[in-house]
Amino acid sequence: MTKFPNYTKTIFIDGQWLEAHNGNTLPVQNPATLETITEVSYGDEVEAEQAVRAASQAFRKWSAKTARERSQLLYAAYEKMLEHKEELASILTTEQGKPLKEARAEIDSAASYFLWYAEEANRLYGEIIPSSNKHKRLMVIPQPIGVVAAITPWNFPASMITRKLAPALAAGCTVVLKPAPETPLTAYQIVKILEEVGIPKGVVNLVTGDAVSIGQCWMNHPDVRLITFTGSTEVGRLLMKGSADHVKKLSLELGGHAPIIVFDDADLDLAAEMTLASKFRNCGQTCICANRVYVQKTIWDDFLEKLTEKVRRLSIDIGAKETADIGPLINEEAVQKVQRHLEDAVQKGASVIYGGKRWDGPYPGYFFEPTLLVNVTKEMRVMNEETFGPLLPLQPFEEEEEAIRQANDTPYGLAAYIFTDSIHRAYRVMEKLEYGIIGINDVFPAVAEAPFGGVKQSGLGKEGGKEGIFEFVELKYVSMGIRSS
Ligand SMILES: NC(=O)C1=CN([C@@H]2O[C@H](COP(=O)(O)OP(=O)(O)OC[C@H]3O[C@@H](n4cnc5c(N)ncnc54)[C@H](OP(=O)(O)O)[C@@H]3O)[C@@H](O)[C@H]2O)C=CC1
Ligand SMILES: O=C(O)CCCC(=O)O
Repeated sequence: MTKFPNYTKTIFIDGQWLEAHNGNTLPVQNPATLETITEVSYGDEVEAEQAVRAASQAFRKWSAKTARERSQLLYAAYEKMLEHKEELASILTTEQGKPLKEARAEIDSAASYFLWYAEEANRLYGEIIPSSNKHKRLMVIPQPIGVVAAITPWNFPASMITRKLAPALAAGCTVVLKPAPETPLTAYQIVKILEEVGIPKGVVNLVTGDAVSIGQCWMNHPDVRLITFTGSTEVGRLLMKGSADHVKKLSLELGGHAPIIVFDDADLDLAAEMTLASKFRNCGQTCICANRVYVQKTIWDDFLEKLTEKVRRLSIDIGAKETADIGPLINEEAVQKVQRHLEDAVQKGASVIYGGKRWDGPYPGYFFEPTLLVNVTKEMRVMNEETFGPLLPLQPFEEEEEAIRQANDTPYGLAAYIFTDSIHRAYRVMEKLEYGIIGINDVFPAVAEAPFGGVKQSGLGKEGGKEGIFEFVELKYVSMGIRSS
């Protein structure tokens, strides 16, 4: 088990590692063992304000660097992250709980955002518009928006940070970052890497501390021009309302309620394997993970048998064990949420066909058995609210249109998945699903080179892809008069 010294200086402002001004600290817990692994600085609006000041001062010089200069620093961060992959993965698992193999995959994915935006920095092209007036030349120039406030969650403590920082820095923005209190050490390590590769002081600032006072400061600060957030829809709404006075730009990656639809012409082994991966990866704490599965009636029994067999083989364990497939949830509230959704469903007539309780293993942490539910109905909370845990309801359907209607019957619109071997059906259904991301015979759509983001109440904007960098720029339109001769 990785043991850490006390990290009382986890606040990074203007190139200095600091304690909180009032000396406050917050314990960080291992969710598998419940040990306190270290204490981190716990700042508030004082540090939040200092961080914005540093970022504002650094903006002019950073945005004036050439794209190539910024790109080189991002590329160096990519290389350094991979160099330290094992250490980073171990820290991530210790504070977040996910199995080491998943933590390693997350570090690869997190580093890939530095690589992708090191490349995209050099391709942030503007446009020349053919003018309808021969005495004018029209152009559009992308310019960095300014200071960006990034607020990130604990479920992907590395990739949710780099997915925001890399495009922001590539575009020429400076950043103030508040990570989740459950996973500040991964954030600390990423900022350390940026410091080590030579990011100028003030360009990236880290404030670990109280969300409400830091959030208030950043929402009310005129110098913060964009808030980029990943987390619950509830907090996303709060940030939207709070940013209204200054008309800030927002990029929000919020909750989801992803359906998987398995059609009778699907490869059932693949569909069962992918359903398992989608639901139980990160113990069900992924915003794009399956929250409900619709299975065509004719293959219901076969699919259920295959899936149950695979779930039975999952090894629940402390994430640090190489053989672990499923680790703990993040905290007691997360366990309680799973329990509430389960009890509500059972009370309304659902049946548990596998799992159904806290894991009775050798560790005191927040473990819950992977659980399968059938006889579910639309009235149950699990069919409407994001569970963020290892609880999977399955429901049969007869016709394609019925499955599409049920899949779309939600205020969320992040990711949806289809399993079918018919290209006709795949395309037809994909077009009708009201989601920002569609997986066809695939449940791993999140990659640096593609635009990730939801519709409806799942958010605003895109992260990743060539689109992701445009969240961090303003498009300046220039109309230029030209004399004939
Ligand atoms: N889309 C996704 O990837 C995620 C979705 N969720 C969903 O949200 C549920 C609750 O999880 P939770 O961790 O509480 O998610 P939150 O949305 O509360 O937290 C996400 C981040 O926002 C911060 N935050 C919370 N309140 C404010 C505020 N008023 N101003 C500024 N920042 C704020 C948090 O800090 P702090 O914790 O210090 O309050 C954290 O850094 C989950 O069960 C899941 O359904 C959660 C995480 C990620
Ligand atoms: O939960 C998320 O917001 C991102 C998923 C990242 C991944 O699939 O690697």
